[in-house]
Amino acid sequence: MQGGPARAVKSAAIPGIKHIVAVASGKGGVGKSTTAVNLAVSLTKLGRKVGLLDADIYGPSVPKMLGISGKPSMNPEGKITPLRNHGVYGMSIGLLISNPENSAIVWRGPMVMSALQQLLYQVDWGEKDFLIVDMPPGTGDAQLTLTQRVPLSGAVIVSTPQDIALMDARRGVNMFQKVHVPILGLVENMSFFQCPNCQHRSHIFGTDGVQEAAKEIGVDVIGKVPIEISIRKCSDEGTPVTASEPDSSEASEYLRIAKAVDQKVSEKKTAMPSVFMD
Ligand SMILES: Nc1ncnc2c1ncn2[C@@H]1O[C@H](COP(=O)(O)OP(=O)(O)OP(=O)(O)O)[C@@H](O)[C@H]1O
Repeated sequence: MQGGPARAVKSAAIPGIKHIVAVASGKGGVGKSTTAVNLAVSLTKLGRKVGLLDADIYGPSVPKMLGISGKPSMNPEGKITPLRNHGVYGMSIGLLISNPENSAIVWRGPMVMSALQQLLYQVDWGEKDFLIVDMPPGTGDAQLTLTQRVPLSGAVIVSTPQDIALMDARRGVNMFQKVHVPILGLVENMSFFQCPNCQHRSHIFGTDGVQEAAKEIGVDVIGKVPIEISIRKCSDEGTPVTASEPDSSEASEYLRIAKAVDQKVSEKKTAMPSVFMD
């Protein structure tokens, strides 16, 4: 137990969902949503049933990246039906509000939490092996509350190799450790650029920074994703690279990440906690 007096925060399980996995980053723009979407699609390739919740209230990008749009319908019980594409059932705050870029940014903590509670418990997720949660970037109050309120099986931290990003990534790791959520691993995004002509690898943001930090913090690096035009282009078009170019080296790296996540959540030590202490 860390950080002062103990306070038990109950987090209710979501019926039908075996594992909830957060994809988080210490700061914005490092490729968290890209990782979340491609991880979700890759898990379906392993035969898992997967939902994807866009909890990035400040910049919901899952609808665009997963290629889902339109107002979701309600089932007879009054629950929201997620939208399916590329084998993944997705839901986002971006699908429920008319102008997400302009409205969500001014929301206060309690409003954010109530919107997220709705996305978690008022959506008809059905039977799923995984619910991947694309977290809001950073380690502020909204993020901390989310880690306490959602019964997470574990978290994946996304970082670029830049020092500054690493410092932020450490903060992200600390936040989950504080509430006893296991870190399933670190994904080094934009790890290197491979020249399409000569295949030379340039480590634009430096080398081995993430590896060293991961060792220091005691978490595994479960994937190194290159900076690659196809990753950005496919995301922009709503056809994640794992769905549109499944035989590419990028897709196989995401599959490696998915396998690590799948394996780690089934290990006993990462069993879903029902009570967190802070
Ligand atoms: N490995 C990569 N190669 C090329 N482009 C990438 C890669 N990863 C992410 N991008 C691009 O970088 C931009 C930011 O990525 P993304 O939206 O996933 O980041 P984020 O951390 O979720 O950002 P935010 O903080 O806004 O939620 C997007 O245009 C995305 O397509």
